[in-house]
Amino acid sequence: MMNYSSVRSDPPDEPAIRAETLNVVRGTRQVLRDLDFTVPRGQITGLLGPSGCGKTTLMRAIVGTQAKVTGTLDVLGRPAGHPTLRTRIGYVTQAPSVYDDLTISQNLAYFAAILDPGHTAADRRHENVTRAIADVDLTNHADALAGNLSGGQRSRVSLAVALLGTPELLVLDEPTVGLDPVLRRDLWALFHDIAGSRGATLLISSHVMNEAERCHRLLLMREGQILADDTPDALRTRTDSETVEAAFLHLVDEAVAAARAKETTR
Ligand SMILES: Nc1ncnc2c1ncn2[C@@H]1O[C@H](COP(=O)(O)OP(=O)(O)OP(=O)(O)O)[C@@H](O)[C@H]1O
Repeated sequence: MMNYSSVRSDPPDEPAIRAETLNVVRGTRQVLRDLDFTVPRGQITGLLGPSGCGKTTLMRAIVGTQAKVTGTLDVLGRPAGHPTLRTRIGYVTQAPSVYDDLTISQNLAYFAAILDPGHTAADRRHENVTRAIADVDLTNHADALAGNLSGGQRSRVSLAVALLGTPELLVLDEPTVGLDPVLRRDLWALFHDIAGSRGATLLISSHVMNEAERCHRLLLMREGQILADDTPDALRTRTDSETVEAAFLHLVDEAVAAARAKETTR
């Protein structure tokens, strides 16, 4: 049973996300184990770790779509999954969620109508759709069928859908996977613009360690646990490493050695 802290107001100095003793079971497996961390507002936090370590599961818990979550998980001052969070969070899953038989504009218009229904909102919807398409640099393709787009373009349409409601928190699951270096660079520039100019909080997962260098803060995960919660600079300094990847490997070795030492003293 989720231990919801009581619904409260949402002071700006509160972290965007606060987890205490967070546990998640999927099937019969404990996938996340006793996580304690916070995600600050207005910054980009990278969620990094090897495939299968639990990044998607944690994101699903944060956006409120994951079952069997216990402990405390507050998001924008509300318990994760609270109905008032629906329009305040944008979530982009690994599989682009677009309709192939609709154009980019039609896809966006469809999702805008769900978010902001009614005839009186038509002008506002049109404005939001135009802005979101421009944000992801697809204005010149607005009338192209989604089924005819490249993988990178489809990912950007998904991102545009998440940007429709100008969310305070964007949760992006491996948004740059499979993209070429130029597109990846452009998307990271967009993420920094969203955080910098709108004050939005971004939680972005990746298993590509060099993307860590582009984040303000990092949550490094391994086997369902948080190995480190720090800035890239502090992580490199603390582990005397040149890159975040080297820092991560250092922390993994430390964790393995600590686990072995615990075993031998039993
Ligand atoms: N429906 C499920 N039932 C049982 N176990 C699951 C289920 N979905 C995922 N898992 C397990 O939970 C663990 C974490 O999966 P998750 O998808 O969160 O990892 P991830 O870090 O996002 O991986 P990737 O980078 O490959 O997407 C994995 O070991 C996976 O096998």
